[in-house]
Amino acid sequence: MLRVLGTMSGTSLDGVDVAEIESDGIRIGGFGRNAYRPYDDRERRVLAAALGRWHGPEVEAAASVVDAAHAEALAPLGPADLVGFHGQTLAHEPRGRGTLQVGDGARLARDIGCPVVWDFRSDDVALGGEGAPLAPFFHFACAKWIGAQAPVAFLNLGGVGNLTWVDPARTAPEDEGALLAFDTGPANAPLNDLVQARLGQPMDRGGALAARGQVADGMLETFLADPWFARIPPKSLDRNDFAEMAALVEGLSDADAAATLTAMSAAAVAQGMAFCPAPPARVLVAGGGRHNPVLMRMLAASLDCPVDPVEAAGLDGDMLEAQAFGHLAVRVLRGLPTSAPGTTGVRAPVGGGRISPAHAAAAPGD
Ligand SMILES: Nc1ncnc2c1ncn2[C@@H]1O[C@H](COP(=O)(O)OP(=O)(O)OP(=O)(O)O)[C@@H](O)[C@H]1O
Ligand SMILES: CC(=O)N[C@H]1[C@@H]2OC[C@@H](O2)[C@@H](O)[C@@H]1O[C@H](C)C(=O)O
Repeated sequence: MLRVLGTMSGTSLDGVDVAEIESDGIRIGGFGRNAYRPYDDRERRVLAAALGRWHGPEVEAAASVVDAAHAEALAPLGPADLVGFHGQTLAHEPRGRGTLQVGDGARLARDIGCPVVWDFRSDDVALGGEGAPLAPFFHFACAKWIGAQAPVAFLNLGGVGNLTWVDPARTAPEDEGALLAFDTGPANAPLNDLVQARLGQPMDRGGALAARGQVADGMLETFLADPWFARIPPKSLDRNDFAEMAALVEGLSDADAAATLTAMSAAAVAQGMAFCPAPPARVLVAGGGRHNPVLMRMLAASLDCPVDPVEAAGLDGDMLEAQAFGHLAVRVLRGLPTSAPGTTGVRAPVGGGRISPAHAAAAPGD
């Protein structure tokens, strides 16, 4: 077992999560301390200005912010045997220009004095995969860790939503039929954008605004008519792929618009559940969206099984993604795959990720 620090800087651009995990890449040995290092307003603006870009000064500025914030976030928990550094996704077009997570793992390894695994998604995309989601191989280990006896679904509600269906009866995550994973659709991003634009607030905290509104007639049908929902998984989204949702609710009151966008996120999940090979015994929810009781109520009403925060199974829903990249880092180090046809649509199980040693290798002649 290695003692690993996994990091995640998610699409919401709120900050860097760091989670300590013991893992041999197959089994979880235990969880440890966590840290969170929020981005300040200036940093968030720098990151937001680089979203959707592939190169140029904005991307370089964002990369510097990401590197510095991660070095700061990791310092209190280090040193560790290994760091799994996801970085910040700026652009994601798996069937087009590729996928870009900024942050320089080689530099981070030198700064913090630990080996770093990074750039987890590029190889999967190069082999025809979606490059996301990657947490499913960790969800498989989680299903074993919590002792699940029947299929279980992990739902992450971040800026985007993603669902992993796990059959815990299988031996390994790369086995055929062990996993099915895909992004369900937009989760919190459109709602965040709405309350930011209209009220200057970063989120609909506690679902307070949506709770006062009504879901507008006919809007869910219009939303679900998007070809995305009929597309067979695996499939993945960029944060802004559903930016046109803002226009759909433009004429509504603040509360009705919030209620409608929240209902759309829940409807996207319900729609996605139909792709699961068998109904899961329960849905365990991670990510910030589980703190929104309106969204959780809407989900519970539209799904046919219990919907609980992952805490109900003894996991930490704020840290699951960071833990995932710690676990995946060990898999990369051991040459084990991190994605498979059922998780990203890649042609065959694939590893990926770059490994940077703590100290730069001596140049020839040194
Ligand atoms: N108390 C709360 N009430 C309502 N919504 C909340 C609350 N706390 C968090 N959220 C929502 O969750 C979002 C953050 O979720 P999370 O940290 O899981 O996203 P992320 O990891 O950045 O995204 P992704 O998983 O897509 O990369 C916030 O932007 C907000 O929309
Ligand atoms: C390209 C990218 O960064 N995708 C993220 C994003 O955030 C949620 C969803 O969209 C998921 O596909 C993925 O992250 C999680 C951690 C994953 O790879 O499993």
